[in-house]
Amino acid sequence: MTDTDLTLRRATDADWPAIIAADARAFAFIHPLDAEAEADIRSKLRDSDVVVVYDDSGPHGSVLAGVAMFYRMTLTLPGGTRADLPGLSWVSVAATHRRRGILRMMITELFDQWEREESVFSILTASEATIYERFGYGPACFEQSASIDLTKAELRDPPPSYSPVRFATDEQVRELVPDLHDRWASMNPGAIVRSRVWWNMIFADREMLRDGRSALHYLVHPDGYASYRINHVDGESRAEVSEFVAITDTAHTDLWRVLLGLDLTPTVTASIPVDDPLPMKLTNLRAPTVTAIKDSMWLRIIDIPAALEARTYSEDFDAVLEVTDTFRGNGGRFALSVRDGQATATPTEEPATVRMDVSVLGSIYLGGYRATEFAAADRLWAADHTTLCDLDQAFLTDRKPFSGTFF
Ligand SMILES: CC(=O)SCCNC(=O)CCNC(=O)[C@H](O)C(C)(C)COP(=O)(O)OP(=O)(O)OC[C@H]1O[C@@H](n2cnc3c(N)ncnc32)[C@H](O)[C@@H]1OP(=O)(O)O
Repeated sequence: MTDTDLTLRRATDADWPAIIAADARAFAFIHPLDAEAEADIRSKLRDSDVVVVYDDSGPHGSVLAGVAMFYRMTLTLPGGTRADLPGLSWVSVAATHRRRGILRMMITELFDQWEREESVFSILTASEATIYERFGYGPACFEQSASIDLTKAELRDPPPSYSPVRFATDEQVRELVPDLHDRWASMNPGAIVRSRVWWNMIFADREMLRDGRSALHYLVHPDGYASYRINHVDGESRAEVSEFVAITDTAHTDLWRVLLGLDLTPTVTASIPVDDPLPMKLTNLRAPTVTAIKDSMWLRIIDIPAALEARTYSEDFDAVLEVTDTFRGNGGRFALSVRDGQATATPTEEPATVRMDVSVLGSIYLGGYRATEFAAADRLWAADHTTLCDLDQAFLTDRKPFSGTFF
């Protein structure tokens, strides 16, 4: 196979059976996605946002060697601005064609498009942590998997005489949950805002995606909701929280009070923000065990000055940021000046006072990592300690970013 045997183009309707079969193999599914799951994915994107690569060199005719696609998504930035951006997804290269540059070829094609469309950012959820840094993505949002032993979990606050939490009917869920999520997404950096087509897919709660577990149960509160499934593991029932969305501290406590009271399910599992206050609300901080901390979303800054100006900051700050971008050459030196939370960023020839790779900028941008952590790892340089501390303070966010949507 040579490069000339490879044809890269946009997908058409006729490509989808091959795409579904290829992704099932690449992502090690036992069964390929069924017709409903395929329709759900296709309802969220256009075929012109799907790249396919065919190899015409083999003895059996043209075969699909690679596929990559992106959703047009919206993300909340620190300060509340919502940014429209491409979310890269369903990337796969056939096991017969790996490590020959097909992923690089597809990503280059998509970045050409995103730059033409003046995208400032791109995001993804990564199958492996070693693939995407070379393309300028940095891990930006994290979540912790918690397993809570209900025999030990007791809230410090005594039960109130009244709680507004209720199990919701399907109709109530469709009416209430999207607005609650939208209110929550406005307040949380890193939150992915959901359009109607995403909700349609979530509410469909397809049998295939349940993986042998129950349908979703929804608890609603005027300021939040939680959804969970029941699973049977080793003869024991377990409640697996699918989503937990609380707009106020009271809603957080009220919803957890119900989940912690699911008497016949001794364990509740949930993916929660790394700074979630739940352990501090319990009498026994060992009731939740953190079983994993995972990178949940990666951020790629494509247009550095536009990105720097799009978020708000915690402190006034001046620096010359030198950012390297080996994949796209969009780096350079930028005079960053922050006053009253707002930044201006302009190209400059002045000497750098801070240097980092674009992937590191992606990691500190939403507040998921601190600048001081990358400096300690020798991956961010600052001219002196004061500059580093000022940078660190300026990029701090009130809460850790949480994306809340896997794609
Ligand atoms: C956003 C998402 O969709 S995440 C899902 C990604 N897909 C999967 O994990 C499915 C299974 N895996 C695959 O399909 C393939 O192995 C892919 C897509 C990860 C890689 O495709 P390939 O065509 O083999 O990658 P390609 O040859 O273009 O490699 C590009 C670079 O990435 C590196 N790379 C590729 N795969 C990996 C990996 N799994 N781990 C570390 N580095 C990798 C290559 O070494 C190469 O590095 P270089 O250009 O800096 O020298």
